[in-house]
Amino acid sequence: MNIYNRIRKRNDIPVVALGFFDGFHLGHKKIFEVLALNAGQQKKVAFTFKNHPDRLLGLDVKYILTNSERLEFFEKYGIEDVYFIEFTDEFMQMDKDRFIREILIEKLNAGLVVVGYDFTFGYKAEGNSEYLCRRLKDYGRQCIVIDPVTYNHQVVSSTLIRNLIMDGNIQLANSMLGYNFFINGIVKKGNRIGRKLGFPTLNIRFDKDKIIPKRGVYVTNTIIDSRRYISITNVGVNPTVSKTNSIKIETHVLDFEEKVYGKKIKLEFIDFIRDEKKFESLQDLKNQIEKDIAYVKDMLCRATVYRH
Ligand SMILES: Cc1cc2nc3c(=O)[nH]c(=O)nc-3n(C[C@H](O)[C@H](O)[C@H](O)COP(=O)(O)O)c2cc1C
Ligand SMILES: Nc1ncnc2c1ncn2[C@@H]1O[C@H](COP(=O)(O)OP(=O)(O)OP(=O)(O)O)[C@@H](O)[C@H]1O
Repeated sequence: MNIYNRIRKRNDIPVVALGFFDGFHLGHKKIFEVLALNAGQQKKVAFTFKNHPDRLLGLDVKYILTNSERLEFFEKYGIEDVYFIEFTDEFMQMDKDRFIREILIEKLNAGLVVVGYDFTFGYKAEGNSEYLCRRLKDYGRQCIVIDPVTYNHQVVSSTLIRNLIMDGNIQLANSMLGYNFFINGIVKKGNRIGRKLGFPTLNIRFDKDKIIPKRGVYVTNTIIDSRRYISITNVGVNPTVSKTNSIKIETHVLDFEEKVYGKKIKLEFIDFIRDEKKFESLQDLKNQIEKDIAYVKDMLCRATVYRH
């Protein structure tokens, strides 16, 4: 897959998907399926931004996917060329008709454009999908608008999924994503208290742009060296043993003893178990973690029984 930071004039007639695509959720997936179905021999292209337009408005948005993860998804969905463009003030002020004429027609030479029902573009988001299609047809180009994709009667969106993750509603977020929400990170050294408690943990250094589930304990999968392990993860400030308020993510991998400092691991969130609490003593914390682990094992046993 080619990644372009600048938009040069193309000589071919590609099919183009437009959007930011944070999360590559079920709605986004539909767009890429339709794009592939209608591509024929033409190149499959995505036009997206490196930075979310909301950031330029001063909002500190955290993302379901980091930029490199988002690029991996484009590749996975068969995109051959990605325009990964800086959203600047100049871009923000581009009039909707100029966007269509200069970017989509003159530069990208799009034969077909696929967007979702709520796609907006151009200065003050004055252009919508209906307008885009009408104008593209005037230029003799094709355009497809995807109807809203829903899950349990709710329209799937990146904003909704971010809110679900921040509320700890991991199961619903995962259903709308179509995969398990994950956090990639590097294992760093912790304070070694976990080991003393009898529950060694891998402390994860993660990307500051990544959205983090609310403080609490979660059932997770940990992928280390391409192998998947069951684990139990705490997202929080460890109030029982620490006074800082910086959020840490640490995971206790069941039946795992190896030293993996410095390794890249992936944590997949499966379900929320409970809120993080300040305990009176380390013994109380230890007792609670024992219960948390028993809960996870019990859940796994039941899952195994159902599978047979
Ligand atoms: C499954 C699990 C649940 C946890 N729950 C809490 C909690 O409710 N409150 C808390 O203060 N710390 C909690 N912790 C964090 C522990 O305080 C932390 O793992 C311990 O202090 C070790 O930290 P260290 O690896 O930096 O040494 C939990 C950790 C795990 C693995
Ligand atoms: N549920 C959906 N069904 C169909 N198309 C969708 C759906 N959600 C998003 N799209 C389309 O996917 C493209 C990328 O949209 P975008 O990245 O803004 O995602 P989003 O989920 O709409 O995000 P946000 O919550 O920030 O509005 C757009 O063309 C948009 O219309």
